[in-house]
Amino acid sequence: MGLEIKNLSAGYAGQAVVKNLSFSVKEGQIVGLIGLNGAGKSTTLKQVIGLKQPLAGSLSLDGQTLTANPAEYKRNLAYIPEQPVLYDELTLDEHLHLVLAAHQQDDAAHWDKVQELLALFRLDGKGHWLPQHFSKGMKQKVMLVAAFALDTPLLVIDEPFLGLDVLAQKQLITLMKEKADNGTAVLLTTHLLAQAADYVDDFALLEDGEMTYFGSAEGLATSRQLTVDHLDDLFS
Ligand SMILES: Nc1ncnc2c1ncn2[C@@H]1O[C@H](COP(=O)(O)OP(=O)(O)OP(=O)(O)O)[C@@H](O)[C@H]1O
Repeated sequence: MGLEIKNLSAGYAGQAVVKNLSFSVKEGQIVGLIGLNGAGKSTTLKQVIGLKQPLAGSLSLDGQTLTANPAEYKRNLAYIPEQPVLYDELTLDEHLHLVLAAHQQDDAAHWDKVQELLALFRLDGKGHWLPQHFSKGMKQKVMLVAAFALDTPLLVIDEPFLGLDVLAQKQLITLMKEKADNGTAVLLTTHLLAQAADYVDDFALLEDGEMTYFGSAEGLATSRQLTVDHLDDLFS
């Protein structure tokens, strides 16, 4: 079923900056939410992850609405924020155990996957480290390990590539595709449009808080007389 957004309006102090937004991210689908700075991407993601209640409209995830069942709705999604969020006093392992517990996922059943992801991002052997020992990119990788270790119907990623080295960027794209292949709905924001064309199924384009396009990379490029290779010129 995945994520369904219907007639969503969202904003601040009662003023809508995202207006009448409707689209869905189905099981196994990767959708890239794109737009210029201030277009409303982060505001939309804040609604999707249940940080704020909508001004109007509704969100549902596998049939659960945010309004009717906020706890269940939030447990069903994994979220990778743009800025890593770690607790100063928790070691890497403690953080990962906490994330699994918060999502009510069986710790023992997921720990092998955690180890595999730690090794992939070259964080193995660092389970006892505190956040102060990690570089910015390493902190971002901790967020990736935590989110990809979870089994949730929805994965939400805000600006996934910031601070990641080229190797980690490639690994992240592979992981996103694997998640989608296993039936997870994936919603991400990115400014790297030509790169995203290689792995998203659809783009949702926001302009001044309104969705002006939803569909394939090819369709988006054609609508602006561009080729997919030149999608980064979309806003030129
Ligand atoms: N906390 C806030 N209070 C008031 N207005 C806000 C707040 N956060 C964002 N806005 C406004 O909402 C609009 C949409 O901002 P948003 O952060 O959603 O854009 P964005 O597409 O994520 O941009 P970026 O690419 O820069 O991250 C902008 O006009 C912004 O000024």
